[in-house]
Order: sequence, then C-alpha cells, then structure tokens
Amino acid sequence: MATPQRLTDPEIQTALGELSGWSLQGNKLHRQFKFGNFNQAFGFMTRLALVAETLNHHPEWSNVYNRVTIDLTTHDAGGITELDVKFATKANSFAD
Ligand SMILES: C[C@H](O)[C@H](O)[C@H]1CNC2=NC(N)=NC(=O)C2=N1
Repeated sequence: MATPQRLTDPEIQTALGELSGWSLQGNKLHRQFKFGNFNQAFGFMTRLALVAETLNHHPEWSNVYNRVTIDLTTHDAGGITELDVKFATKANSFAD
C-alpha cells in the first residue's frame, strides 16, 4: 500500500477538533487513556493491536497498570497522516 501524504497543519487541527482527548505533542497525535484496571487496559491494547496489523500501521505506546499512552505518527511519511487519524478514531471507539 502506498504511504499516504503528510497532513498539513490546518488539516491536523481539523482532525484534532473531531478527536476527543487527543492533542499534538512532539509532532505526534497523543492521548492517554485511563481504565478501571489492568485487565481493561490490556484488553483495549489487544483489540487495538489487531487493528494495527490490519492497517499495517503501528502505534508508539506504553502501559502502566490501568493507563495506556499512545503517540501516533507515520514514520514512512515523516509526519502525521490520515492513517494516524484513522487509528486514533478507532482507539476512541474502543475506549469512550
Ligand atoms: C514495512 C512496513 O509496511 C512499514 O514499516 C510500516 C509498518 N508500520 C508503520 N507504522 C507507523 N506508525 N508508521 C509507519 O510508517 C509504518 N510503516
């Protein structure tokens, strides 16, 4: 699959307007999710891992107990693309 184009700054701002909880941090889409316990946090990561494989688009993320921190960028494009927005949208749909 061809690498998508980097989004422009206005396009990123528009996407952020529709992505509740996400912000721009270090030129990446960033959000921390908090769950009731580790089981819920890890279940969320497991579901999202399957999405990552399907999209061939992989997050930078970490987990501490009930928290999952995610940073999204498209390494092949050197910035944020529609794939990052798609992944963030999916993450929100699993969590909110
Ligand atoms: C070869 C492989 O398709 C690429 O390395 C994919 C894999 N997953 C990826 N994930 C992310 N976040 N960015 C990429 O550029 C990327 N590229």
